[in-house]
Amino acid sequence: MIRNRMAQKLFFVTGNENKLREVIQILGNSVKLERIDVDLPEYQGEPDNVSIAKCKAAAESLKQPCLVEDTCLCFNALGGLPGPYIKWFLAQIGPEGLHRMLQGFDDKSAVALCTFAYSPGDAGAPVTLFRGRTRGLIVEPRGGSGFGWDSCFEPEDGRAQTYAEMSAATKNSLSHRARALEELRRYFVDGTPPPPSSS
Ligand SMILES: O=P(O)(O)OP(=O)(O)OP(=O)(O)OC[C@H]1O[C@@H](n2cnc3c(O)ncnc32)[C@H](O)[C@@H]1O
Ligand SMILES: [Mg+2]
Repeated sequence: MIRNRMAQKLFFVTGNENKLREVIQILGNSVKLERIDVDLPEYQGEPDNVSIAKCKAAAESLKQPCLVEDTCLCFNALGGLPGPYIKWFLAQIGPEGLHRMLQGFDDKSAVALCTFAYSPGDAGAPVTLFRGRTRGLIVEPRGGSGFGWDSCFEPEDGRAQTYAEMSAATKNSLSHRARALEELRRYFVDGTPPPPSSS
């Protein structure tokens, strides 16, 4: 078992302040990250491959141990789409439009998927993935907190509240991001490797 991987400095590469805030809230002092805003491409494909490509691009640019995160919102009625393309759907049609996309479908269920990807810094080295999933429903937007598509996602174990109706502490107790970060914390603090694919 490898311990104390955190002796090294780890860069978290993201342009998203809201993600960063939640990561800091969730990890506290258990894993020390330094944020760096490098404009990385938005890749296409399966979520794992998107995260691996994003992480290799970050490692190529920084040549230092680094972490990236990619978030997908996968509608079951649409075979997992918008998935990794949620950023563009959200930008064009907003949470209200995301809800309307499912108007013609009985199945309103969705999965919020967060994937952190870690590289030791050499672009040729294997990338380690930490995944977290939260199942829920796409609903008419409700609530004023949070960011992104929080107002139209009601997690199934969230007491019928959308992410945007919850306190930050409640969202962070059950979110896709918190679950992925639990895998990450186990790896960096306890030395436990992540499962090949946690569902
Ligand atoms: O620089 P990076 O880390 O890539 O930041 P980004 O904002 O481009 O993020 P993604 O590529 O992962 O795209 C995910 C989209 O989903 C949004 N999002 C991410 N996490 C979310 C969360 O917990 N709740 C609601 N929306 C979220 C985010 O604002 C983006 O529009
Ligand atoms: Mg992005």
